[in-house]
Amino acid sequence: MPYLDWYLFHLMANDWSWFRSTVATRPHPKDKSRPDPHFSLSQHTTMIPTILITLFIAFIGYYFSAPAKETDKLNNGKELPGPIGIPYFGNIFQIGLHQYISFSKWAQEYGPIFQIKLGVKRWVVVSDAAVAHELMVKRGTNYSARDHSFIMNEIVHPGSRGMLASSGEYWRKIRKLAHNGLAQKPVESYTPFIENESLELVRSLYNSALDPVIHFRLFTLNIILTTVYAKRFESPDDPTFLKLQSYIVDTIGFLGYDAIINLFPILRKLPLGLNKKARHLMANYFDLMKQFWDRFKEEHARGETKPCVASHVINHQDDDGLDDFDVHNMFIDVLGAGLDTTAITLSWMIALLANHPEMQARAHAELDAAIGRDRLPTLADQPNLPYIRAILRETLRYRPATGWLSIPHQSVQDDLYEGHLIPADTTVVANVYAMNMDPRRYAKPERFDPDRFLHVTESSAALANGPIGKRDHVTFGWGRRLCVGVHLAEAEGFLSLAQLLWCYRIEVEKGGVPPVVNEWQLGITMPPKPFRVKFAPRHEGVKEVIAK
Ligand code: HEM
Repeated sequence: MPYLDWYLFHLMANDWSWFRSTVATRPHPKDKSRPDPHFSLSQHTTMIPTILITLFIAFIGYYFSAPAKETDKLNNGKELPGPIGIPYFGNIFQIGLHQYISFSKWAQEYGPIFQIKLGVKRWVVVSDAAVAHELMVKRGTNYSARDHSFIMNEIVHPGSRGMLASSGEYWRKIRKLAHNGLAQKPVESYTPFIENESLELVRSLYNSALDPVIHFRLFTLNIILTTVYAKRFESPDDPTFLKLQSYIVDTIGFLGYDAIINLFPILRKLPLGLNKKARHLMANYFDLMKQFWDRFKEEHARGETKPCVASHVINHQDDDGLDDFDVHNMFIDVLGAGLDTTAITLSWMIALLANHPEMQARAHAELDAAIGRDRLPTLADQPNLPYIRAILRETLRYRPATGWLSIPHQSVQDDLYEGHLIPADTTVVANVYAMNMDPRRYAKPERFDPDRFLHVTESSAALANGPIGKRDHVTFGWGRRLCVGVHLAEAEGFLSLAQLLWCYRIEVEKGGVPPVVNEWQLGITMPPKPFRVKFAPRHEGVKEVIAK
Protein backbone atom coordinates (compact mmCIF):
# COMPACT_ATOMS: atom_id res chain seq x y z
CA MET A 1 0.00 0.00 0.00
CA PRO A 2 2.75 2.28 -0.48
CA TYR A 3 2.34 5.20 -2.79
CA LEU A 4 3.53 8.53 -4.09
CA ASP A 5 7.04 9.60 -4.93
CA TRP A 6 8.27 6.64 -3.02
CA TYR A 7 7.47 4.87 -6.27
CA LEU A 8 10.25 6.70 -7.95
CA PHE A 9 12.61 4.21 -6.50
CA HIS A 10 10.56 1.24 -7.47
CA LEU A 11 9.98 2.72 -10.85
CA MET A 12 13.67 3.15 -11.44
CA ALA A 13 14.59 -0.16 -9.95
CA ASN A 14 11.70 -2.34 -10.84
CA ASP A 15 8.89 -0.94 -12.83
CA TRP A 16 10.67 -0.02 -16.01
CA SER A 17 10.25 -3.35 -17.69
CA TRP A 18 13.17 -2.71 -20.01
CA PHE A 19 15.35 -2.09 -17.02
CA ARG A 20 14.14 -5.08 -15.11
CA SER A 21 14.60 -7.39 -18.03
CA THR A 22 18.10 -6.16 -18.79
CA VAL A 23 19.63 -5.42 -15.45
CA ALA A 24 17.49 -6.25 -12.46
CA THR A 25 16.92 -9.89 -13.33
CA ARG A 26 20.43 -10.39 -14.60
CA PRO A 27 22.32 -12.81 -12.42
CA HIS A 28 25.46 -11.50 -10.86
CA PRO A 29 28.30 -12.24 -13.30
CA LYS A 30 29.97 -14.41 -10.68
CA ASP A 31 26.80 -16.37 -10.00
CA LYS A 32 27.28 -19.27 -12.38
CA SER A 33 24.46 -21.20 -10.74
CA ARG A 34 21.78 -18.93 -12.17
CA PRO A 35 21.55 -19.05 -15.93
CA ASP A 36 20.09 -16.02 -17.63
CA PRO A 37 17.70 -17.35 -20.24
CA HIS A 38 15.98 -14.04 -20.97
CA PHE A 39 18.78 -11.57 -21.29
CA SER A 40 19.59 -10.26 -24.70
CA LEU A 41 21.23 -6.86 -25.00
CA SER A 42 20.32 -6.40 -28.64
CA GLN A 43 16.69 -6.93 -27.75
CA HIS A 44 16.81 -3.88 -25.51
CA THR A 45 19.08 -1.46 -27.31
CA THR A 46 16.04 -0.42 -29.36
CA MET A 47 14.70 1.15 -26.16
CA ILE A 48 17.61 3.56 -25.85
CA PRO A 49 16.24 6.29 -28.17
CA THR A 50 12.93 6.14 -26.27
CA ILE A 51 14.74 6.56 -22.98
CA LEU A 52 16.81 9.46 -24.27
CA ILE A 53 13.71 11.18 -25.64
CA THR A 54 11.91 10.65 -22.32
CA LEU A 55 14.83 12.14 -20.40
CA PHE A 56 15.00 15.08 -22.79
CA ILE A 57 11.28 15.77 -22.36
CA ALA A 58 11.67 15.43 -18.62
CA PHE A 59 14.53 17.95 -18.76
CA ILE A 60 12.37 20.45 -20.65
CA GLY A 61 9.52 19.76 -18.24
CA TYR A 62 11.71 20.46 -15.28
CA TYR A 63 13.05 23.62 -16.87
CA PHE A 64 9.59 25.10 -17.24
CA SER A 65 8.10 23.78 -14.01
CA ALA A 66 10.97 24.11 -11.52
CA PRO A 67 10.20 26.30 -8.54
CA ALA A 68 11.90 29.65 -8.11
CA LYS A 69 15.30 29.64 -6.43
CA GLU A 70 14.94 28.84 -2.77
CA THR A 71 17.71 30.99 -1.35
CA ASP A 72 15.22 33.54 -0.01
CA LYS A 73 13.35 30.91 1.90
CA LEU A 74 16.56 29.55 3.40
CA ASN A 75 17.48 32.79 5.16
CA ASN A 76 16.28 31.43 8.46
CA GLY A 77 18.42 28.35 8.54
CA LYS A 78 21.27 26.48 6.93
CA GLU A 79 20.51 24.08 4.14
CA LEU A 80 20.68 20.44 5.20
CA PRO A 81 23.80 18.64 4.00
CA GLY A 82 23.54 16.09 1.22
CA PRO A 83 25.21 14.71 -1.88
CA ILE A 84 25.68 17.08 -4.80
CA GLY A 85 23.63 16.07 -7.80
CA ILE A 86 23.53 17.16 -11.41
CA PRO A 87 21.44 20.08 -12.65
CA TYR A 88 17.75 19.36 -13.17
CA PHE A 89 17.89 15.65 -12.34
CA GLY A 90 19.46 16.15 -8.93
CA ASN A 91 20.60 12.88 -7.35
CA ILE A 92 18.34 10.55 -9.33
CA PHE A 93 21.16 8.74 -11.07
CA GLN A 94 23.23 8.30 -7.90
CA ILE A 95 20.62 6.36 -5.99
CA GLY A 96 21.15 3.00 -7.65
CA LEU A 97 19.11 -0.17 -7.38
CA HIS A 98 19.17 -0.55 -3.62
CA GLN A 99 18.22 2.91 -2.46
CA TYR A 100 18.24 2.10 1.24
CA ILE A 101 21.89 1.13 0.93
CA SER A 102 22.82 4.40 -0.81
CA PHE A 103 20.85 6.27 1.82
CA SER A 104 22.60 4.43 4.64
CA LYS A 105 26.00 5.23 3.11
CA TRP A 106 25.06 8.88 2.71
CA ALA A 107 23.85 8.91 6.31
CA GLN A 108 27.36 7.91 7.39
CA GLU A 109 28.76 10.83 5.41
CA TYR A 110 26.12 13.52 6.00
CA GLY A 111 24.50 12.43 9.25
CA PRO A 112 21.11 11.03 10.30
CA ILE A 113 19.19 13.67 8.37
CA PHE A 114 20.26 14.87 4.94
CA GLN A 115 18.63 16.09 1.77
CA ILE A 116 18.66 15.06 -1.85
CA LYS A 117 17.03 16.50 -4.96
CA LEU A 118 14.95 14.41 -7.32
CA GLY A 119 13.77 16.33 -10.38
CA VAL A 120 11.55 19.13 -9.07
CA LYS A 121 11.43 17.65 -5.58
CA ARG A 122 13.44 18.08 -2.41
CA TRP A 123 13.64 14.97 -0.24
CA VAL A 124 14.80 14.82 3.34
CA VAL A 125 16.01 11.34 4.25
CA VAL A 126 16.02 10.41 7.92
CA SER A 127 18.06 7.41 9.07
CA ASP A 128 17.68 7.68 12.83
CA ALA A 129 14.45 6.64 14.57
CA ALA A 130 14.67 9.41 17.19
CA VAL A 131 14.98 12.10 14.51
CA ALA A 132 12.07 10.63 12.52
CA HIS A 133 10.01 10.47 15.71
CA GLU A 134 10.80 14.12 16.47
CA LEU A 135 9.63 15.22 13.02
CA MET A 136 6.77 12.87 12.13
CA VAL A 137 5.34 12.23 15.60
CA LYS A 138 6.19 15.17 17.88
CA ARG A 139 5.93 17.71 15.07
CA GLY A 140 3.23 15.63 13.40
CA THR A 141 0.97 18.60 12.61
CA ASN A 142 3.60 19.75 10.14
CA TYR A 143 4.79 16.40 8.78
CA SER A 144 1.62 14.38 8.16
CA ALA A 145 0.66 15.52 4.67
CA ARG A 146 1.27 13.64 1.45
CA ASP A 147 2.74 15.03 -1.72
CA HIS A 148 0.31 15.57 -4.59
CA SER A 149 0.39 12.49 -6.71
CA PHE A 150 -0.91 12.55 -10.26
CA ILE A 151 -2.13 8.95 -10.39
CA MET A 152 -3.45 8.84 -6.82
CA ASN A 153 -4.97 12.33 -6.58
CA GLU A 154 -6.25 12.72 -10.09
CA ILE A 155 -6.96 9.28 -11.51
CA VAL A 156 -7.42 6.74 -8.69
CA HIS A 157 -9.10 9.28 -6.44
CA PRO A 158 -10.35 12.17 -8.59
CA GLY A 159 -10.59 15.33 -6.52
CA SER A 160 -7.90 14.07 -4.09
CA ARG A 161 -10.34 11.91 -2.15
CA GLY A 162 -9.38 8.61 -0.49
CA MET A 163 -7.12 8.30 2.53
CA LEU A 164 -3.65 7.26 1.47
CA ALA A 165 -2.87 10.26 -0.70
CA SER A 166 -5.07 13.00 0.69
CA SER A 167 -3.99 15.66 3.18
CA GLY A 168 -5.39 18.32 5.47
CA GLU A 169 -8.95 18.58 6.72
CA TYR A 170 -10.39 16.12 4.20
CA TRP A 171 -7.84 13.43 5.17
CA ARG A 172 -8.57 13.97 8.88
CA LYS A 173 -12.27 13.31 8.29
CA ILE A 174 -11.80 10.24 6.13
CA ARG A 175 -9.15 8.83 8.46
CA LYS A 176 -11.49 9.29 11.43
CA LEU A 177 -14.18 7.42 9.54
CA ALA A 178 -11.82 4.50 8.80
CA HIS A 179 -10.52 4.59 12.35
CA ASN A 180 -14.08 4.13 13.63
CA GLY A 181 -14.10 0.74 11.95
CA LEU A 182 -10.45 -0.31 12.37
CA ALA A 183 -9.49 0.85 15.89
CA GLN A 184 -8.74 -1.71 18.57
CA LYS A 185 -12.28 -2.06 19.93
CA PRO A 186 -14.05 -2.64 16.60
CA VAL A 187 -11.28 -5.05 15.54
CA GLU A 188 -11.92 -7.03 18.73
CA SER A 189 -15.54 -7.34 17.65
CA TYR A 190 -14.37 -8.98 14.39
CA THR A 191 -12.75 -11.85 16.32
CA PRO A 192 -15.23 -14.47 15.02
CA PHE A 193 -14.52 -13.50 11.38
CA ILE A 194 -10.77 -13.56 11.87
CA GLU A 195 -10.92 -16.93 13.64
CA ASN A 196 -13.16 -18.35 10.93
CA GLU A 197 -10.84 -17.26 8.11
CA SER A 198 -7.81 -18.57 9.97
CA LEU A 199 -9.50 -21.95 10.33
CA GLU A 200 -10.22 -21.99 6.57
CA LEU A 201 -6.56 -21.18 5.98
CA VAL A 202 -5.17 -24.04 8.09
CA ARG A 203 -7.66 -26.42 6.52
CA SER A 204 -6.58 -25.43 3.04
CA LEU A 205 -2.92 -26.20 3.84
CA TYR A 206 -3.42 -29.61 5.46
CA ASN A 207 -0.55 -31.92 4.59
CA SER A 208 0.28 -29.93 1.47
CA ALA A 209 3.59 -29.02 -0.14
CA LEU A 210 3.41 -25.70 -1.94
CA ASP A 211 4.14 -21.98 -2.00
CA PRO A 212 1.44 -20.78 0.41
CA VAL A 213 1.28 -17.19 -0.83
CA ILE A 214 -1.96 -17.53 -2.79
CA HIS A 215 -3.66 -18.99 0.30
CA PHE A 216 -2.39 -16.08 2.39
CA ARG A 217 -3.81 -13.64 -0.16
CA LEU A 218 -7.23 -15.29 -0.08
CA PHE A 219 -7.07 -15.27 3.72
CA THR A 220 -6.26 -11.55 3.97
CA LEU A 221 -8.67 -10.45 1.24
CA ASN A 222 -11.49 -12.42 2.84
CA ILE A 223 -10.73 -10.90 6.24
CA ILE A 224 -10.76 -7.38 4.85
CA LEU A 225 -13.95 -7.98 2.89
CA THR A 226 -15.62 -9.62 5.86
CA THR A 227 -14.60 -6.81 8.18
CA VAL A 228 -15.40 -4.15 5.59
CA TYR A 229 -18.68 -5.48 4.18
CA ALA A 230 -19.40 -8.58 6.29
CA LYS A 231 -19.00 -10.61 3.07
CA ARG A 232 -16.56 -13.26 1.95
CA PHE A 233 -15.80 -15.31 -1.12
CA GLU A 234 -16.20 -19.06 -0.78
CA SER A 235 -13.77 -19.93 -3.48
CA PRO A 236 -10.81 -18.37 -5.30
CA ASP A 237 -12.67 -19.18 -8.53
CA ASP A 238 -15.55 -16.82 -7.74
CA PRO A 239 -15.76 -14.45 -10.76
CA THR A 240 -16.37 -11.38 -8.56
CA PHE A 241 -13.36 -12.30 -6.41
CA LEU A 242 -11.22 -12.61 -9.54
CA LYS A 243 -12.49 -9.27 -10.85
CA LEU A 244 -11.87 -7.48 -7.56
CA GLN A 245 -8.41 -8.93 -7.14
CA SER A 246 -7.43 -7.88 -10.65
CA TYR A 247 -8.72 -4.32 -10.05
CA ILE A 248 -6.57 -4.07 -6.91
CA VAL A 249 -3.48 -5.45 -8.61
CA ASP A 250 -3.94 -3.28 -11.73
CA THR A 251 -4.45 -0.13 -9.64
CA ILE A 252 -1.23 -0.82 -7.78
CA GLY A 253 0.42 -1.48 -11.15
CA PHE A 254 -0.54 2.00 -12.37
CA LEU A 255 1.06 3.51 -9.31
CA GLY A 256 4.37 2.34 -10.69
CA TYR A 257 4.21 5.23 -13.17
CA ASP A 258 3.40 7.78 -10.54
CA ALA A 259 6.82 8.85 -9.33
CA ILE A 260 8.33 9.74 -12.65
CA ILE A 261 5.20 11.70 -13.58
CA ASN A 262 5.31 13.59 -10.28
CA LEU A 263 8.98 14.43 -10.64
CA PHE A 264 8.66 15.52 -14.25
CA PRO A 265 5.12 16.91 -14.55
CA ILE A 266 5.46 17.56 -18.30
CA LEU A 267 5.06 13.81 -18.80
CA ARG A 268 1.39 14.18 -17.85
CA LYS A 269 0.82 15.88 -21.16
CA LEU A 270 2.32 13.12 -23.27
CA PRO A 271 -0.14 10.93 -25.16
CA LEU A 272 0.85 7.75 -23.29
CA GLY A 273 -2.65 6.27 -23.25
CA LEU A 274 -2.09 5.84 -19.54
CA ASN A 275 -4.83 8.20 -18.43
CA LYS A 276 -7.47 6.53 -20.53
CA LYS A 277 -6.62 3.03 -19.37
CA ALA A 278 -6.37 4.02 -15.72
CA ARG A 279 -9.65 5.96 -15.82
CA HIS A 280 -11.40 3.00 -17.43
CA LEU A 281 -10.05 0.68 -14.73
CA MET A 282 -11.17 3.01 -11.96
CA ALA A 283 -14.65 3.38 -13.46
CA ASN A 284 -15.07 -0.41 -13.32
CA TYR A 285 -13.57 -0.60 -9.83
CA PHE A 286 -15.89 2.11 -8.49
CA ASP A 287 -18.85 0.40 -10.10
CA LEU A 288 -18.07 -2.80 -8.20
CA MET A 289 -17.58 -0.92 -4.92
CA LYS A 290 -20.91 0.82 -5.49
CA GLN A 291 -22.62 -2.55 -5.96
CA PHE A 292 -21.12 -3.79 -2.66
CA TRP A 293 -22.10 -0.61 -0.87
CA ASP A 294 -25.66 -0.40 -2.24
CA ARG A 295 -26.31 -4.01 -1.32
CA PHE A 296 -24.81 -3.47 2.11
CA LYS A 297 -26.97 -0.40 2.76
CA GLU A 298 -30.13 -2.32 1.83
CA GLU A 299 -29.20 -5.19 4.15
CA HIS A 300 -28.22 -2.76 6.90
CA ALA A 301 -31.59 -0.99 6.61
CA ARG A 302 -33.27 -4.38 7.04
CA GLY A 303 -31.12 -5.02 10.14
CA GLU A 304 -29.45 -8.02 8.49
CA THR A 305 -25.78 -6.99 8.75
CA LYS A 306 -23.21 -8.03 11.35
CA PRO A 307 -20.77 -5.52 12.92
CA CYS A 308 -18.15 -4.53 10.36
CA VAL A 309 -16.27 -1.45 9.15
CA ALA A 310 -19.16 -0.53 6.82
CA SER A 311 -21.68 -0.57 9.66
CA HIS A 312 -19.41 1.71 11.75
CA VAL A 313 -19.04 3.95 8.72
CA ILE A 314 -22.78 4.12 8.03
CA ASN A 315 -23.37 5.14 11.63
CA HIS A 316 -20.77 7.95 11.49
CA GLN A 317 -20.68 8.94 7.82
CA ASP A 318 -22.95 11.93 8.18
CA ASP A 319 -21.01 13.36 11.16
CA ASP A 320 -18.44 14.84 8.80
CA GLY A 321 -20.54 15.31 5.71
CA LEU A 322 -18.84 12.54 3.73
CA ASP A 323 -20.85 11.07 0.87
CA ASP A 324 -20.99 7.57 -0.59
CA PHE A 325 -18.29 8.40 -3.12
CA ASP A 326 -15.94 9.29 -0.25
CA VAL A 327 -16.73 5.94 1.30
CA HIS A 328 -15.89 4.03 -1.92
CA ASN A 329 -12.61 5.95 -2.13
CA MET A 330 -11.77 5.06 1.44
CA PHE A 331 -12.53 1.37 0.97
CA ILE A 332 -10.44 1.23 -2.19
CA ASP A 333 -7.45 2.35 -0.10
CA VAL A 334 -8.23 -0.05 2.71
CA LEU A 335 -8.42 -2.96 0.26
CA GLY A 336 -5.26 -1.90 -1.58
CA ALA A 337 -3.33 -1.29 1.63
CA GLY A 338 -4.47 -4.33 3.56
CA LEU A 339 -4.39 -7.11 0.97
CA ASP A 340 -0.75 -7.88 0.30
CA THR A 341 0.99 -6.40 3.32
CA THR A 342 -0.25 -9.02 5.75
CA ALA A 343 0.05 -11.83 3.19
CA ILE A 344 3.70 -10.89 2.63
CA THR A 345 4.38 -10.81 6.37
CA LEU A 346 2.90 -14.30 6.70
CA SER A 347 5.02 -15.55 3.80
CA TRP A 348 8.15 -14.19 5.47
CA MET A 349 7.26 -15.86 8.77
CA ILE A 350 6.86 -19.23 7.07
CA ALA A 351 10.04 -18.81 5.01
CA LEU A 352 12.03 -17.87 8.11
CA LEU A 353 10.60 -20.64 10.28
CA ALA A 354 11.32 -23.25 7.60
CA ASN A 355 14.96 -22.21 8.03
CA HIS A 356 14.74 -22.43 11.82
CA PRO A 357 13.31 -25.79 12.99
CA GLU A 358 14.69 -25.03 16.48
CA MET A 359 12.39 -21.96 16.70
CA GLN A 360 9.45 -24.03 15.57
CA ALA A 361 10.24 -26.57 18.29
CA ARG A 362 10.11 -23.80 20.90
CA ALA A 363 6.83 -22.50 19.52
CA HIS A 364 5.37 -26.02 19.48
CA ALA A 365 6.40 -26.53 23.11
CA GLU A 366 4.79 -23.20 24.04
CA LEU A 367 1.56 -24.20 22.26
CA ASP A 368 1.44 -27.65 23.85
CA ALA A 369 1.94 -26.15 27.32
CA ALA A 370 -0.50 -23.23 26.95
CA ILE A 371 -3.21 -24.70 24.69
CA GLY A 372 -2.87 -28.48 24.71
CA ARG A 373 -3.73 -30.63 21.73
CA ASP A 374 -7.52 -30.63 21.80
CA ARG A 375 -8.29 -27.17 20.44
CA LEU A 376 -6.87 -24.48 18.19
CA PRO A 377 -5.42 -21.33 19.76
CA THR A 378 -7.64 -18.24 19.67
CA LEU A 379 -7.01 -14.50 19.84
CA ALA A 380 -7.72 -14.61 23.56
CA ASP A 381 -4.63 -16.82 24.00
CA GLN A 382 -2.22 -14.03 23.02
CA PRO A 383 -0.95 -13.29 26.55
CA ASN A 384 -0.05 -16.97 27.01
CA LEU A 385 1.90 -17.26 23.75
CA PRO A 386 4.73 -14.73 24.09
CA TYR A 387 7.12 -16.62 21.81
CA ILE A 388 4.59 -16.72 18.93
CA ARG A 389 3.98 -12.99 19.37
CA ALA A 390 7.74 -12.41 19.37
CA ILE A 391 8.11 -14.29 16.06
CA LEU A 392 5.54 -11.98 14.45
CA ARG A 393 7.17 -8.86 15.85
CA GLU A 394 10.67 -9.92 14.84
CA THR A 395 9.46 -10.77 11.31
CA LEU A 396 7.98 -7.28 10.98
CA ARG A 397 11.31 -5.77 12.08
CA TYR A 398 13.50 -8.08 10.03
CA ARG A 399 11.54 -8.18 6.76
CA PRO A 400 9.05 -5.26 6.58
CA ALA A 401 6.37 -6.00 3.98
CA THR A 402 6.34 -2.42 2.73
CA GLY A 403 10.08 -2.41 2.13
CA TRP A 404 13.10 -0.63 3.48
CA LEU A 405 11.85 2.92 2.90
CA SER A 406 8.78 4.37 4.59
CA ILE A 407 5.87 5.82 2.68
CA PRO A 408 6.86 9.47 2.43
CA HIS A 409 5.27 12.24 4.43
CA GLN A 410 5.21 15.86 3.28
CA SER A 411 5.85 19.02 5.27
CA VAL A 412 3.22 21.76 5.27
CA GLN A 413 5.21 24.76 6.51
CA ASP A 414 8.85 25.82 6.73
CA ASP A 415 10.42 24.32 9.83
CA LEU A 416 13.78 24.59 11.56
CA TYR A 417 15.44 21.38 12.72
CA GLU A 418 18.64 21.91 14.71
CA GLY A 419 19.45 25.08 12.77
CA HIS A 420 18.58 23.57 9.38
CA LEU A 421 15.61 24.73 7.39
CA ILE A 422 13.18 22.13 6.09
CA PRO A 423 11.04 24.13 3.68
CA ALA A 424 7.31 23.62 3.21
CA ASP A 425 6.42 20.91 0.66
CA THR A 426 9.53 18.86 1.40
CA THR A 427 9.11 15.09 1.12
CA VAL A 428 10.32 13.33 4.26
CA VAL A 429 11.21 9.66 3.99
CA ALA A 430 12.38 7.36 6.79
CA ASN A 431 15.13 4.86 6.01
CA VAL A 432 13.43 1.87 7.64
CA TYR A 433 16.49 -0.29 6.97
CA ALA A 434 18.78 1.97 8.98
CA MET A 435 16.27 2.06 11.84
CA ASN A 436 15.14 -1.58 11.99
CA MET A 437 18.76 -2.71 11.62
CA ASP A 438 20.30 -0.13 13.95
CA PRO A 439 22.93 -1.93 16.09
CA ARG A 440 22.37 0.65 18.87
CA ARG A 441 18.75 -0.51 19.15
CA TYR A 442 19.11 -4.24 18.35
CA ALA A 443 22.02 -6.49 19.28
CA LYS A 444 23.25 -8.29 16.13
CA PRO A 445 20.46 -6.78 14.02
CA GLU A 446 21.23 -8.96 10.97
CA ARG A 447 20.19 -12.04 12.95
CA PHE A 448 16.55 -13.20 12.98
CA ASP A 449 16.02 -13.55 16.71
CA PRO A 450 12.48 -13.52 18.18
CA ASP A 451 13.99 -13.65 21.69
CA ARG A 452 14.76 -9.96 21.49
CA PHE A 453 11.01 -9.31 21.83
CA LEU A 454 10.07 -12.13 24.22
CA HIS A 455 9.21 -9.80 27.07
CA VAL A 456 7.46 -7.11 25.04
CA THR A 457 3.77 -7.26 25.84
CA GLU A 458 2.28 -4.07 24.38
CA SER A 459 0.94 -4.05 20.83
CA SER A 460 3.00 -2.46 18.05
CA ALA A 461 0.24 0.14 17.74
CA ALA A 462 0.58 1.15 21.40
CA LEU A 463 4.39 1.24 21.21
CA ALA A 464 4.28 3.43 18.09
CA ASN A 465 2.53 6.13 20.08
CA GLY A 466 4.89 5.96 23.07
CA PRO A 467 8.53 7.03 23.53
CA ILE A 468 10.73 6.11 20.59
CA GLY A 469 13.27 4.33 22.81
CA LYS A 470 10.66 1.68 23.59
CA ARG A 471 9.26 1.22 20.09
CA ASP A 472 9.62 -2.36 18.76
CA HIS A 473 10.20 -1.46 15.07
CA VAL A 474 9.13 1.25 12.66
CA THR A 475 7.39 -0.95 10.09
CA PHE A 476 3.90 0.50 10.59
CA GLY A 477 4.96 4.11 9.90
CA TRP A 478 4.65 7.27 11.88
CA GLY A 479 2.42 9.47 14.01
CA ARG A 480 -0.92 10.56 12.62
CA ARG A 481 -0.28 8.54 9.45
CA LEU A 482 0.51 5.33 11.34
CA CYS A 483 -1.02 2.37 9.50
CA VAL A 484 -4.73 2.59 10.22
CA GLY A 485 -5.00 -1.21 9.82
CA VAL A 486 -2.33 -1.96 12.44
CA HIS A 487 -4.75 -3.60 14.92
CA LEU A 488 -6.22 -5.83 12.26
CA ALA A 489 -2.76 -6.67 10.90
CA GLU A 490 -1.51 -7.69 14.35
CA ALA A 491 -4.60 -9.78 15.09
CA GLU A 492 -4.59 -11.70 11.80
CA GLY A 493 -0.79 -12.12 11.82
CA PHE A 494 -0.77 -13.53 15.35
CA LEU A 495 -3.76 -15.84 14.97
CA SER A 496 -2.82 -17.38 11.65
CA LEU A 497 0.74 -18.02 12.83
CA ALA A 498 -0.42 -19.54 16.12
CA GLN A 499 -2.90 -21.83 14.34
CA LEU A 500 -0.48 -22.82 11.58
CA LEU A 501 2.16 -23.76 14.15
CA TRP A 502 -0.39 -25.56 16.32
CA CYS A 503 -1.27 -27.74 13.32
CA TYR A 504 1.96 -28.13 11.39
CA ARG A 505 5.69 -28.52 11.24
CA ILE A 506 6.89 -26.35 8.37
CA GLU A 507 9.39 -28.48 6.53
CA VAL A 508 11.62 -28.33 3.52
CA GLU A 509 10.60 -31.18 1.24
CA LYS A 510 13.00 -34.05 0.76
CA GLY A 511 15.41 -32.98 -1.97
CA GLY A 512 14.05 -29.40 -1.82
CA VAL A 513 15.88 -26.21 -0.90
CA PRO A 514 15.13 -24.00 2.12
CA PRO A 515 13.34 -20.72 1.32
CA VAL A 516 15.73 -17.88 0.51
CA VAL A 517 15.59 -15.27 3.26
CA ASN A 518 18.46 -12.95 2.41
CA GLU A 519 17.01 -11.79 -0.88
CA TRP A 520 13.56 -10.61 -1.86
CA GLN A 521 11.52 -9.83 -4.93
CA LEU A 522 11.94 -6.36 -6.34
CA GLY A 523 8.66 -4.52 -6.46
CA ILE A 524 6.55 -1.92 -4.73
CA THR A 525 6.35 -4.19 -1.70
CA MET A 526 9.02 -6.59 -0.40
CA PRO A 527 7.83 -10.21 -0.70
CA PRO A 528 10.19 -13.18 -0.34
CA LYS A 529 11.29 -15.01 -3.47
CA PRO A 530 8.86 -17.81 -4.38
CA PHE A 531 9.48 -20.89 -2.24
CA ARG A 532 7.93 -24.26 -1.48
CA VAL A 533 7.43 -25.85 1.93
CA LYS A 534 5.51 -28.73 3.42
CA PHE A 535 2.83 -28.29 6.07
CA ALA A 536 3.20 -31.61 7.91
CA PRO A 537 0.54 -32.29 10.58
CA ARG A 538 2.17 -32.32 14.02
CA HIS A 539 -0.02 -34.97 15.58
CA GLU A 540 -2.97 -37.30 15.01
CA GLY A 541 -5.52 -34.90 16.48
CA VAL A 542 -4.97 -32.10 13.92
CA LYS A 543 -7.33 -33.47 11.27
CA GLU A 544 -10.15 -33.94 13.75
CA VAL A 545 -9.77 -30.55 15.43
CA ILE A 546 -9.72 -28.54 12.19
CA ALA A 547 -12.65 -30.54 10.79
CA LYS A 548 -14.92 -29.38 13.63
C1 HEM B 1 1.70 -6.29 8.12
C2 HEM B 1 0.75 -5.57 7.60
C3 HEM B 1 0.84 -4.08 7.32
C4 HEM B 1 1.92 -3.26 7.23
C5 HEM B 1 3.40 -3.62 7.40
C6 HEM B 1 1.43 -1.92 6.93
C7 HEM B 1 2.23 -0.79 6.80
C8 HEM B 1 1.75 0.48 6.56
C9 HEM B 1 2.57 1.66 6.44
C10 HEM B 1 4.10 1.69 6.56
C11 HEM B 1 1.75 2.71 6.21
C12 HEM B 1 2.16 4.17 5.99
C13 HEM B 1 2.39 4.86 7.33
C14 HEM B 1 2.95 6.25 7.20
O1 HEM B 1 2.68 6.94 6.20
O2 HEM B 1 3.70 6.68 8.10
C15 HEM B 1 0.40 2.21 6.15
C16 HEM B 1 -0.70 2.99 5.90
C17 HEM B 1 -1.97 2.48 5.74
N1 HEM B 1 -2.36 1.18 5.97
FE1 HEM B 1 -1.18 -0.37 6.51
N2 HEM B 1 0.08 -1.97 6.82
C18 HEM B 1 -0.34 -3.26 7.06
C19 HEM B 1 -1.64 -3.73 7.09
C20 HEM B 1 -2.76 -2.98 6.83
C21 HEM B 1 -4.12 -3.46 6.87
C22 HEM B 1 -4.54 -4.88 7.27
C23 HEM B 1 -4.93 -2.41 6.49
C24 HEM B 1 -6.43 -2.32 6.37
C25 HEM B 1 -7.28 -3.24 6.59
C26 HEM B 1 -4.06 -1.27 6.23
C27 HEM B 1 -4.51 -0.03 5.82
C28 HEM B 1 -3.70 1.09 5.69
C29 HEM B 1 -4.20 2.39 5.22
C30 HEM B 1 -5.62 2.72 4.78
C31 HEM B 1 -3.11 3.26 5.28
C32 HEM B 1 -3.09 4.74 4.91
C33 HEM B 1 -3.19 5.58 6.19
C34 HEM B 1 -3.06 7.07 5.93
O3 HEM B 1 -2.42 7.49 4.97
O4 HEM B 1 -3.62 7.84 6.74
N3 HEM B 1 -2.76 -1.65 6.45
N4 HEM B 1 0.42 0.85 6.38
